[in-house]
Amino acid sequence: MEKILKFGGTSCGSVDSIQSVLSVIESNWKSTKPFAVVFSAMSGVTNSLLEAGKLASKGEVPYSSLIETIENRHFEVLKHFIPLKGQSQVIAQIRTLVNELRDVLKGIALIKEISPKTSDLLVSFGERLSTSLITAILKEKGLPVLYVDARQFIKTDDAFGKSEVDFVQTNTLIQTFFNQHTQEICLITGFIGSNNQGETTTLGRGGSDYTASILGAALAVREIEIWTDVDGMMTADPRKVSNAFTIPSISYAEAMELTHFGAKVIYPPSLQPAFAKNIPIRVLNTFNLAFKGTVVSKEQKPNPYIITGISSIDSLALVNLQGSGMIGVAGVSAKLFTVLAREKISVILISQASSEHSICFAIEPHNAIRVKEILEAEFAPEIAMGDIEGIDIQSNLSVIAIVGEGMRKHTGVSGKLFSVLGKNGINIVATAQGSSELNISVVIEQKDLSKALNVIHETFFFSKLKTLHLFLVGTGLIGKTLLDQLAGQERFLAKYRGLKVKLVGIANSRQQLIRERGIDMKSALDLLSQHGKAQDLSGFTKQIKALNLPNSIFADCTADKQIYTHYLGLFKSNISVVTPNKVANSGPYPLYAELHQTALEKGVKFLYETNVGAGLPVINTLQGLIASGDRFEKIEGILSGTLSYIFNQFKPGRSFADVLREAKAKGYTEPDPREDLSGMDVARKILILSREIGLKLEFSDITIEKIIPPACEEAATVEDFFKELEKANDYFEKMVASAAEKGHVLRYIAVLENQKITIGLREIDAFHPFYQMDGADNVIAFTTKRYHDRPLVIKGPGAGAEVTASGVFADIVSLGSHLA
Ligand SMILES: NC(=O)C1=CN([C@@H]2O[C@H](COP(=O)(O)OP(=O)(O)OC[C@H]3O[C@@H](n4cnc5c(N)ncnc54)[C@H](O)[C@@H]3O)[C@@H](O)[C@H]2O)C=CC1
Ligand SMILES: N[C@@H](CC=O)C(=O)O
Ligand code: NA
Repeated sequence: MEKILKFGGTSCGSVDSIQSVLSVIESNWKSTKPFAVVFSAMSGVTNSLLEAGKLASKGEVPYSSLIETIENRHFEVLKHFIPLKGQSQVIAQIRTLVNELRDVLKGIALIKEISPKTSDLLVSFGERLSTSLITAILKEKGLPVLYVDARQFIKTDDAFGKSEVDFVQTNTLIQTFFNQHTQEICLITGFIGSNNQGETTTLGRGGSDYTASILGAALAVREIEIWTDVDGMMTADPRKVSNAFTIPSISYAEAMELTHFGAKVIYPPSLQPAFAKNIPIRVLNTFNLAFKGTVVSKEQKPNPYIITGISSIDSLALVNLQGSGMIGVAGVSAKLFTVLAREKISVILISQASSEHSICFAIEPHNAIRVKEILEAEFAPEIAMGDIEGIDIQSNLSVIAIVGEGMRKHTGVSGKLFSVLGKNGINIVATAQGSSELNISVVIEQKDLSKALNVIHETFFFSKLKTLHLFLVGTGLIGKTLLDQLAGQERFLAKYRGLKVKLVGIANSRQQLIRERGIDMKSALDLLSQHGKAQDLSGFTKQIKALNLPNSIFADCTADKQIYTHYLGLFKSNISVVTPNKVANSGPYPLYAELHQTALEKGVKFLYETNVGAGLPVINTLQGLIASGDRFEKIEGILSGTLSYIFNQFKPGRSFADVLREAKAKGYTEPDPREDLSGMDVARKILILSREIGLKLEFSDITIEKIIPPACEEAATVEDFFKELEKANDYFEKMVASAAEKGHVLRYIAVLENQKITIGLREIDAFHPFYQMDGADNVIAFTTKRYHDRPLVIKGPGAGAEVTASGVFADIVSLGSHLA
């Protein structure tokens, strides 16, 4: 025999799927002879039969409608595939089986009892019906098929419900049977067998796979094909990890590990007979015939990844037994696990530190209360003596296991695993690694499961492309430019930085929109205005936290004065913040300190390079100097792009208000230009720099010399402000003319020296390093211990949409490298 094929319930479940089954069998008939095929019951039929049995045992009649449904499903397939003239014969065959089934149920209803033995007989009709039907269809197509009831050769003991196979008898019977049937394609009922009295038995979980495996082993076939409804075994559960992909080749041991943790595609214990004979098993998809599937075999083919797959158990409880009396005392774990075995409690994972001070193990959550009671009773003496502190149970946990033979050859796998979880703020409650190094398991909180699976998958399988989840607030000048830049650089980021920035949320002062599947950046503003809900920042940030996406970034591109109140909560939820908004960093010092401290503690980033000098590398340079141990003596600079522009452009004869209007139109000013002209914006920037070098200064420590007359300062609206400026043109003209007479220029300069900040308009001569300025240039000079005789000077455009957005962009990219 060349091959055994097995089709599961979904493959036999509908007209469409059966169409595929037929084509697989037909193409094998042309290419691979000889082969045999095992079938499960149509999907859902076994459960319906059990349900009907339960109803019948209570004497309830509705079971007959369940049977009618089962019958009709078979008829529907039959009528589709068998031409009218051949139908009556097959209908009669199906009816005979269904009548037999009805008799069994009638018997159950009469005695109002269903034994495991009757139950096995009852469910056997599922496989018998599906196999009979497909045999009839293929016969009609002219293939030499033979319906084979597996009860004639799969011999078992009497443990109804999950019988043990008698391999000596079974193997001989199989070999004899197939020696006599070399010309036909045998179509075999899965799942069922019989005992020595000829009574029907069933093989338990994974039963039809087991049938295929027993047959394959007995006949020493070249390969077993398990046809199911998914693309083989995948690197992770595709419902949780959308990037999961099929594993082409996997070892038996890996398959065991992966499926233990919930990957339901195959149930490896049922494939044991084939494993023992080194027969490869190919998992294929009836609904995707072109797909090559997964081969499970003794040795895995070379795998380009360090791990083979990730699996998880959604819900478990962790039991912790702890106490000083456990140290060095032999027998505590022996006693513990003996009790658990006696009570038939399955232990999913065990972890004990070498201090022996505590031992913890994971169980299914529904066992938690019982386990606590049992252990408290069992260890009552130790608890009374204080040797054991008590039995502590932690619920709402999940376990994730990374599995792969490749881990043995690699160092740093667990480091990588823990580091990616840490960077995403996922707390590891417990860990376990077997000494086979085939599996590393981590227990985490259930709420983090999906996030953890995705970041782990990304790290081990897609290290080439890391997804950053972006939530952008503010779609004005900077926010919109940032979106344009991100959209334009998408390809570059993917190719050269391994980054994908996925916009998941967007908001402005009117509306907000969150879409987990992503928002197209090019049409984001239209989508926001068409589909956005009314703006509510608390709701927005709450939703971001609830989504709990890996590598989440909150980009605040507003000038809002209150928005920073959300930062702390975001940091606490492990979400990084990137912002050009200066308000948070120039607010009250204790709040500033709390924000920075929290970000540090949570391992998230708070990036704000554009707070000073827009895209100029001011903050990063300063931080680099501080980190390397330099000491700051003086910071001096022109920090306002707007004021720089004004004093570069304004000449007697021009309107000062018009020059400001130009600066606004060029995107240099704050949304409210009074902030620039009042010196407020510069004060914020120099205060931020002072804090960066470690000074605990407040706004009140700054001396600001005003440049605009009080009437302008006091204007209630931006419009009034411009009106007042018009009136004050003389004042500005005089100021500039008086400097010009001396060959001087006016510069608005901020100085931080001796822990004091002063900001004011200065007349400077042509020898001053700040004399030569153009456009919206900023200049910042750092005098430090190292840059003592000649300061380190950073100069260039310090305001404007493009340069600012690109600074925010750079922060996002640097966050990407940090997370990678
Ligand atoms: N223009 C420049 O050269 C530079 C600007 N910045 C800073 O960039 C930030 C943004 O500036 P622009 O884009 O010019 O401002 P803008 O006024 O053009 O846009 C602000 C955006 O924020 C939104 N917004 C305001 N309050 C909000 C709230 N509570 N919730 C949600 N959305 C809200 C508005 O709807 C608007 O979409 C400011 O903090 C500014 O100081 C920083 C460096 C340079
Ligand atoms: N309005 C600001 C913009 C940068 O922070 C300026 O004029 O410098
Ligand atoms: Na900067």
